[in-house]
Amino acid sequence: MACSSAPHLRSFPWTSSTKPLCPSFTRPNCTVPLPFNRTNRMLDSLPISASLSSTCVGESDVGTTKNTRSTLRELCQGHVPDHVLRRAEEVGYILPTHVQHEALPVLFSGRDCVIQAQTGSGKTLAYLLLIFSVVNAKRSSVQALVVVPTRELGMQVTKVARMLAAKSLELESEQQSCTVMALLDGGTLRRHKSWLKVEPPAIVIATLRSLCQMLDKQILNLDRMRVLVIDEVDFMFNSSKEVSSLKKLLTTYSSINNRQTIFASASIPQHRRFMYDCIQHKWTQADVVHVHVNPVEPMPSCLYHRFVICGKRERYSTLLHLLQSDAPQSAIIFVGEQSEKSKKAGHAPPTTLLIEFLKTSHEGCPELVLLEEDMNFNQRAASLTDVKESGGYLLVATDIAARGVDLPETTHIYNFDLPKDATNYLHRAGRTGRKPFSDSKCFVTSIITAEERFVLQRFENELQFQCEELLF
Ligand SMILES: Nc1ncnc2c1ncn2[C@@H]1O[C@H](COP(=O)(O)OP(=O)(O)OP(=O)(O)O)[C@@H](O)[C@H]1O
Repeated sequence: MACSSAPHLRSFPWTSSTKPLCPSFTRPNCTVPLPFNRTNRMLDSLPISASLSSTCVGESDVGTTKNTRSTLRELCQGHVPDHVLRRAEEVGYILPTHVQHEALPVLFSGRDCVIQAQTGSGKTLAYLLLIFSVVNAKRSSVQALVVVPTRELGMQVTKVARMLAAKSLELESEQQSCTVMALLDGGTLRRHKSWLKVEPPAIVIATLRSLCQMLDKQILNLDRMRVLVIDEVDFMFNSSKEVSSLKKLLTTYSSINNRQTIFASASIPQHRRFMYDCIQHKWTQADVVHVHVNPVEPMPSCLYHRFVICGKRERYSTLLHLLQSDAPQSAIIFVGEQSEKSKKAGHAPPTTLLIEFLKTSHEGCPELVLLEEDMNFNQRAASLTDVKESGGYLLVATDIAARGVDLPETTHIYNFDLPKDATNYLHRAGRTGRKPFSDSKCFVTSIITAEERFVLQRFENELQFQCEELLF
């Protein structure tokens, strides 16, 4: 079969190789080649059983299990140690969210799993409960590894893991709690090296760069690893800096035969193709399960999407007007990254300009906080602490805050600049509506020029939501 479809295949985030996946790319346990001249979308629309030996749960169950759900304890009983379940209850995790209800039985069955569910739906707790069901606190070896794209997300996952591992108020004397290490960019890895050598922690939460440093120097050993989680998997495969290390981690540093592999994200573009690649490249076992919750509604239903059209020069005053009329207690304003050209010309970053503007023009403004890539790790950590400790905030951020960051008090998102694609829109919007059992409305408002209307329309089509125009 001719490889004329190679340009299509190159665009898959999952296969960074420019080498086309040629006719030898056949179904597992099957010699019939896949139709290579199909478009990516057509491959996505294949019935999953036709292209994979994996299975998919969740899609047909949408909305049917919400009211008849067992408690988190009932779901986890016999798998997760009692002291962990007590801790979960102490911090308020009583009922499972929809994705936890769908994913936990699959996870406990030991099968590899791709978890795809809306932002803020509780994927983190789902995979952490699996981890606690598997690790043995008495064993001194790394038994579970969670890989995350950013330090901020790593700190958040570590916090939840440590909260579950902490001594339960009721069972204090009996339990042995397991150790959780955060191996994140920007940390002082010297201390971690001696920790890893003397007494390896049971659970490691790592960014890829720091992890690979330890693996390359053979300070960290994954021979006893039983669970590997890759969070925000589509982002990780899409990052040209990370993808080769990620593939090495999945196939060279560890093997699917010794571990259970979990991938999680709210967005997995061309998910059927991804599942296919998982099997072909041996990132997962062939019977990997796709838990896909709410596929027809990729964003939480409590989000209310709006847009305002204005000229480029009126964007500041439009934002000010919106802030004054909405009066949000806690909001995130997303600003595009500064172009290299603008940096070279010595211009101030757009985030700084906006903060300066709001400081001088917005009376009664909640605490103004900045979060962007160019800040050092300590400044970034300080910003997030400020936000969490304040009674209300306006966080001005670049897309560094768009993935995984959990600030449940956020009720309003403003796209001062439009995100670059629909996936980014979904993750920015998903920084609000993060209280799983609340129906309160949250608002996502994009400030656009008339020419940008069609871009937003494209996002609406792709993500199946409706955006209402605000007229001032
Ligand atoms: N069972 C539960 N009961 C109550 N709250 C929960 C439960 N599970 C998770 N949460 C809360 O829901 C919020 C979102 O959870 P989490 O960060 O895991 O979402 P996520 O699905 O990973 O989102 P994203 O895709 O944006 O990273 C958190 O504040 C978490 O504490």
